Amino acid sequence: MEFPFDVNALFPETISVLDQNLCAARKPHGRPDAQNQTAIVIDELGKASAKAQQLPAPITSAAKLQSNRHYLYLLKDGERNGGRGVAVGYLKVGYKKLFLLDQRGAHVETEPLCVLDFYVTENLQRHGYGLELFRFMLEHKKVEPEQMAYDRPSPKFLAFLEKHFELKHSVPQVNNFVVFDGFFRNRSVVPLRKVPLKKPEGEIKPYSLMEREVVREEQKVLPWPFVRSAAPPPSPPLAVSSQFSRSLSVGSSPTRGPPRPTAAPGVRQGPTLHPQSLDNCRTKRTSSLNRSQLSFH
Ligand SMILES: CC(=O)SCCNC(=O)CCNC(=O)[C@H](O)C(C)(C)COP(=O)(O)OP(=O)(O)OC[C@H]1O[C@@H](n2cnc3c(N)ncnc32)[C@H](O)[C@@H]1OP(=O)(O)O
Repeated sequence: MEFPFDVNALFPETISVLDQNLCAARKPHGRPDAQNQTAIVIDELGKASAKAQQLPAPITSAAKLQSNRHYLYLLKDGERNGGRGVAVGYLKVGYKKLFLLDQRGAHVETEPLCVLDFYVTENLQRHGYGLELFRFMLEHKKVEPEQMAYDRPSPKFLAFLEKHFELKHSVPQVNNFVVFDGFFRNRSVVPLRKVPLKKPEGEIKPYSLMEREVVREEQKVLPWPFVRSAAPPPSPPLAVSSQFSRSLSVGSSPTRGPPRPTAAPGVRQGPTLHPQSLDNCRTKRTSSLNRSQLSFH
């Protein structure tokens, strides 16, 4: 995605880690217009991501990033656009308090690192950029893919996880977060923090409540599961929620599409991480450098 300003000047690194300040914590922008331009990049990519996922409203924007403790990994290609660079995509993660079911169906209160949004511009998908982003995040957060939770992953993202990390056997949940077999098996690796029964931390509201609230304001409609069209409510009134009935407990992210099927209970296979080398991915996408043009609309 091209912009009418120098992306390379804005983001010196190939992958920038953006936080609430819209900049890497240790590298505040010196230029006065840098934050505005950074916001433009995030907002435009966020809109494109929402469109790609057929979401009713963006779940990623500069304003949302500023009001949540999320990390956004932004990938550029500095050689495109006459050397001014283009924004290729982003990966957004954050910690969420989730009630999850382990393999025995027992509730476990956790606060894993979650993938909340992931997007590579349309004409650069399947060229290894997504893997580059994902692997950078894994290294930065010192986490393994099986230790993370995924907020209603799209079919493309599920295919991505299976291809690159052999994550395919999910543990059935009652919300829209997907976790895979190793999530519970490796408790010694991932300390699943037991959350006391007092009120949760203020900065990160559980179960995507914050995003729901913002989307509700933007859309001027009631939040899920009470969203109804202008037409009279279906009969029975809550029939529309039947397909979301698994999400009535916790952790759902109603801003995405309908829930996707999870693995059948009892189907278990311990995934082994075999990420492909980044070099391979870079080789793969290099072949497409001239394939398409990016545009900022
Ligand atoms: C929790 C969430 O964020 S869910 C939302 C995920 N985002 C989206 O669905 C938005 C649209 N899709 C995308 O932006 C990208 O395809 C991403 C971010 C999912 C993956 O990034 P990419 O750069 O395409 O991934 P990368 O090139 O590293 O890996 C390619 C693999 O991803 C999967 N994949 C990517 N695109 C597709 C596709 N159109 N159809 C099926 N699988 C796909 C495949 O496994 C693919 O391997 P293959 O080409 O050998 O079949």
